[in-house]
Amino acid sequence: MTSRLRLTVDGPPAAPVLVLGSSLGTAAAMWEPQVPVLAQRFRVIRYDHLGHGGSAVPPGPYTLDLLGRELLRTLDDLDVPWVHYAGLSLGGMVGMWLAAHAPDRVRRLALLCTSASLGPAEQWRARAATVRAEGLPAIADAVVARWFTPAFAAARPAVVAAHRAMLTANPPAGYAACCEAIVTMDLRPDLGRITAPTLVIAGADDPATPVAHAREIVGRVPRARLAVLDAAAHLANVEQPEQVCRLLLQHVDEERGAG
Ligand SMILES: O=C(O)CC1=CCC(=O)O1
Repeated sequence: MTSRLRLTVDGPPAAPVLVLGSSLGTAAAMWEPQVPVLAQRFRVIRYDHLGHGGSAVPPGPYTLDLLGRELLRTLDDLDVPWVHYAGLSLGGMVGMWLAAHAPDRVRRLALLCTSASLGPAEQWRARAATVRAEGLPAIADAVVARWFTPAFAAARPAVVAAHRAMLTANPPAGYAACCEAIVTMDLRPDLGRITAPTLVIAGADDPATPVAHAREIVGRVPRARLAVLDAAAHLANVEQPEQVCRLLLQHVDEERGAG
């Protein structure tokens, strides 16, 4: 079966695979600050979630199980036996699902600005309903305000505008269906089954998935450690690109050191 996910692939074909999962409302381009560096060492495979970017938009609501199985099927199609995985927010949720349900497929896991359970459910249902009725511009200002700190937004308005455009370019039905996946998501009981060494990165100023959510993941995943980035809101990889690259490379290099 051909994958329903749009893939963006960079780096040497024979290098170890690093999969990057993006946040709700973004697409592969979210990872542009990291790809030039990471693709020197890895076969970097970025995917757009179902309902996002250039991926298929099957009818919603979606579940984390659906999003995770879609990625797993894609890795099967590509004949990739194992990967390193880094995901931010919704991308991190899929990463937790994958590492818990297919532990032999994930060697090193990095979870950025994410949560294992993200309420209140009513808020996500309301967001999905608004987007279905009025489109993504209706929620864009509020969402983008959580993506960047005020200082970054003031200093880099073009970056903020580009990410806002990425958000509003998504199909409303697909975005809403992914909001509904968050409504029903509770990965907390699964976290104890993750065997991959896990780096959890939080933005100190992230109002969407606060540091406490990262601490909860670290408390439940057996081999996890936490890094908190100062001056970073939700899209911490955009706001602190070098630090995120350094942390990801260090995390994977620990495996090489362990032999
Ligand atoms: O869109 C938000 O408010 C923040 C968010 C939650 C999951 C995700 O990927 O982004």
